[in-house]
Amino acid sequence: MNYQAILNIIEKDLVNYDDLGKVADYIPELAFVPRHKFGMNLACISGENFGFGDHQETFSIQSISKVFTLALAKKYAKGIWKRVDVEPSGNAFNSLMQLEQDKGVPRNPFINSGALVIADILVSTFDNPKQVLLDFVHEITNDTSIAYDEEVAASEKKTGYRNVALVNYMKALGNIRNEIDLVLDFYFHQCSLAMSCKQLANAFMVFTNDGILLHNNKQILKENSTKRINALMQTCGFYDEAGEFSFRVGLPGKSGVGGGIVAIHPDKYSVAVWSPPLNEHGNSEKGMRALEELTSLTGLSIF
Ligand SMILES: NC(=O)CC[C@H](N)C(=O)O
Repeated sequence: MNYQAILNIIEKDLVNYDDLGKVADYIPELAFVPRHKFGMNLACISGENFGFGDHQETFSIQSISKVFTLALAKKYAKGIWKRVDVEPSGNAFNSLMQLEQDKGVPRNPFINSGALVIADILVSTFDNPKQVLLDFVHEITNDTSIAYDEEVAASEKKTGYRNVALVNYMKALGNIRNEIDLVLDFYFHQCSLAMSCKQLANAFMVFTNDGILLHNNKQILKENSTKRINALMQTCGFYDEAGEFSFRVGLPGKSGVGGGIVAIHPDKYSVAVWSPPLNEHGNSEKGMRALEELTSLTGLSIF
């Protein structure tokens, strides 16, 4: 398979396509990102790597970080599934209404309420969860240059009213154990992680490769754990658009409001794409198109 040739076609087809999406601005710092940014990187299980455009430029990974924190919680904590469910939400990522219906137990770990519970679990488990998360990301990428973007974290802290509401509501119902400020500080930092498409594609290789790191052959996550996380990415990775993504692209994946999307084909490749304008569901409009084209041109989706 000539992946680079296929990526070149995708770039040519889409680079000048100005979609109708809107760059997220509810986190003020994200509004400064130019809408024309576009990059894509594909990492193969063989160790080869292909890319185009702005694929080596870092951006705010936002909700993509929820996959890393879930992986850490599964590795180090017990009792997660008593506090968060594993069902698709069919609702917006920051829905308050559903949480009330569900009595404070979030539908899944990839919506904000679910990720806040996972953040609470990690705050309970570690003295310095921010450092543990950073060390984990450094280990899976073999790249210690990856860092939090303190300006993005501070920006979201100023305006993250919905997350403040979600965490307070769950605290009232007993599903948050720590001080609210500690949980939010960790959550806003995980979302602020700055990574490039290339770094993300390499990071997600651990989910492609059954929990084994390509660069040193270490089994860092259990195979059973990556199987479950991949299933959740398939059913819950795109909020109320998980069905559409599955239908059009046919891969497990996760999006973020920074305009990034990562998807994996188990045992074959992981791929990351970045284009800031978002559709009405908070997913990158051009990113979804690019991934749809990738699985159509390669014939490699999981279906
Ligand atoms: N979907 C996202 O990427 C949302 C993450 C963002 N930090 C928020 O909580 O609103």
